[in-house]
Amino acid sequence: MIKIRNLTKIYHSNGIDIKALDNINLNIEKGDIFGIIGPSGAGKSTLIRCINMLEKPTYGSIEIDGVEMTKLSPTELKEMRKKVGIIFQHFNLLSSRTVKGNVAFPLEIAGLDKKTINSRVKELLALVGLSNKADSYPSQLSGGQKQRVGIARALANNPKVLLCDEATSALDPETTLSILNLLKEINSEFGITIVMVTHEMNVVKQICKNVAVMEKGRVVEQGLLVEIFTNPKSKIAQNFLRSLTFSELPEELKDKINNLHRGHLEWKIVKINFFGEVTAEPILTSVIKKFDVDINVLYGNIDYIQGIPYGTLIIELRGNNKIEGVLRYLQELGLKVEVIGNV
Ligand SMILES: Nc1ncnc2c1ncn2[C@@H]1O[C@H](COP(=O)(O)OP(=O)(O)OP(=O)(O)O)[C@@H](O)[C@H]1O
Repeated sequence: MIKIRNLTKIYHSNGIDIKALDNINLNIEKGDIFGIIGPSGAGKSTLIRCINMLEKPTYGSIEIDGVEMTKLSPTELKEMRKKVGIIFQHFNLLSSRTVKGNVAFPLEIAGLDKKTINSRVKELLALVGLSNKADSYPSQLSGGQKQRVGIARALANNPKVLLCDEATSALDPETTLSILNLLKEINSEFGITIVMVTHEMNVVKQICKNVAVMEKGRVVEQGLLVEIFTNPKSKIAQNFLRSLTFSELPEELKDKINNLHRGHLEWKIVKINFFGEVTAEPILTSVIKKFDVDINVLYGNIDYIQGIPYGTLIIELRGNNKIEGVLRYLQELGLKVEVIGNV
């Protein structure tokens, strides 16, 4: 659906060249919800804005549905942009127009007649749940409602692709969830390919199937979200995941463990990450029985990525000469095991 090849964008600012995108290559499949993540300044917004040519690439190609975007004439680009809707973090609504006026805007530009516009606007407002706000002005709406108007406006010309640039970053968690649910609905009902830039791991976790991780203008890792979540290879993906999975023992817990009397036993603090239908409890029971070791659970949590459970468990493991065997056994069961302390 979207093929990006050798995409490079250099900004010239005050006599300095800034390479915002450095040789990006990506394939985004039709019907995907594709996330672009990375720290501030990584080039995410530049990339998404190059996809619909809001930013002109310095080199490289962007093909959408077989059409090479970089070679289009202004008239062809205007036509092609109807196929690529975009929503923004700060909504970018026209404050002097009502909700229905905002949604009608791209249809007016497309030259549709009044009757067609009215019925399409009605349909779109019903889709985003704002039929009762048609005559309100943006200033009278909440953030979530404003983004719903943004979505309705972006969908007006029946696009095949919807680009979302930090679309939920200005919203509270509950409103974010409702917007993500709306985007999922749009994706599954109309088969629209969604590309979303975000720095919020929680957003990615809830909605994206595939992701690209960016750093300093480059894509450092890409693939299925579940694979990147379970086995992040790049430092940046690992750092991102720290915001979701527990990785360091809190100082309070370290102190507590330090103060425990532990005789002459060998002991370690072990972090276990599991993914899928593996439950921690029977595993721990079987470790205790099989190896005759003591286990003290220090921390545990389970969360879900698109309905698949994943979790982190931090245990204190005690047992003379048996710990290496336990770690091997856990790894053989497919768990990701990491010794994080000998406090
Ligand atoms: N119009 C511009 N002129 C000059 N430099 C720019 C311009 N837009 C972006 N940049 C630079 O390009 C780099 C990438 O910026 P970009 O906004 O794409 O990053 P980002 O990953 O979206 O960051 P954030 O998450 O903070 O929005 C940064 O170094 C930024 O300063």
